[in-house]
Amino acid sequence: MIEVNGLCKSFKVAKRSAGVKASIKSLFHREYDIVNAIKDVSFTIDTGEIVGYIGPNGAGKSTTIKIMSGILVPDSGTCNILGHIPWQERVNHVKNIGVVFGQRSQLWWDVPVIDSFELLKDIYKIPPKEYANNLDMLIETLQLNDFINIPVRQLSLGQRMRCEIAASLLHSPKILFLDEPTIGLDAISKIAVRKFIKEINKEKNVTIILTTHDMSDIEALADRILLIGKGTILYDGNLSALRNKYSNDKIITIEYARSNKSINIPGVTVLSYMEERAVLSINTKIISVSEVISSLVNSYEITDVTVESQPVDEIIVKLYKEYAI
Ligand SMILES: Nc1ncnc2c1ncn2[C@@H]1O[C@H](COP(=O)(O)OP(=O)(O)OP(=O)(O)O)[C@@H](O)[C@H]1O
Repeated sequence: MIEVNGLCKSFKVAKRSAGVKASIKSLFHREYDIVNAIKDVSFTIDTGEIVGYIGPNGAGKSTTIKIMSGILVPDSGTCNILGHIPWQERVNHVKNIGVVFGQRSQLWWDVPVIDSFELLKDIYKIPPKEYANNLDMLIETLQLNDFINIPVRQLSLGQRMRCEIAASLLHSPKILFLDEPTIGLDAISKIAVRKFIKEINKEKNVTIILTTHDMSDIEALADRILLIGKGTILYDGNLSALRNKYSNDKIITIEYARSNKSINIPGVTVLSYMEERAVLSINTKIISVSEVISSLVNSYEITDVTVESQPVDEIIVKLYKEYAI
């Protein structure tokens, strides 16, 4: 469905020095730096996949998404999306894609949301029946009813994001590019947006490319991760493989009747210890969680146990460290 091969894109950026003298000099003699935003980026994505495109700030994520959505032209390399070259066949290409840039709006700021939707209907030439069906479904699932007649500038961030997502799906695209779709949203809105993304992927088989710094988005949604760093693809695989690679640790919290016995088990690090509660980190390469619990049961009157994996953020930090990005 998506084939990206050897994409490169660089930007020419004017050098600026501080001070009046330097500013005047630059009027007559401009110097430039070349920023290689992406270098030889290649990957393929199949129909129905949800791919998390991650990497630190300035890694080249937005540049790739902009090329794939036809906004930017690469210096070299190829990109074929459903048979179209995005920057050469923009009209046909945009019919197949929906794009949400969390930090920018595709809606008209001063008009009611529904009027923006009507404009998009005309721009994309959406058949009336398809538009009506999609609109009904989106209003219902994204709960837009309370604010669909309000101008976009009066909406809260969460309300606006729900409208942005609806706007990107009115023309039934087969691919959805989401760039930071949950940025700034409260916990309830984040969960609602994630649930909706999962639903359209499952029910309509929409392929989703998700760019985010929020690793819980990745954990909740992405089957596959593409990691980009300094413009190059560094990892292509799934999150559970990363977990196995970087995290042998499990965190357990035990609650017990008052005790002052110390915990001394090989492979177990005590992260915190109180009279009735201890938090332990277990290296599962040395000892299993069940072995630790059975050993503790012998010396403690345990009332509760919770077991957690290492937070996904910490795994990603280890991944970034390994690739020095
Ligand atoms: N229009 C532009 N002009 C000059 N340089 C640019 C332009 N767009 C991007 N860059 C540079 O290209 C590099 C990659 O930027 P890009 O926006 O693709 O990164 P990103 O991974 O999306 O980062 P972030 O997570 O911060 O949004 C950065 O060094 C950035 O400064």
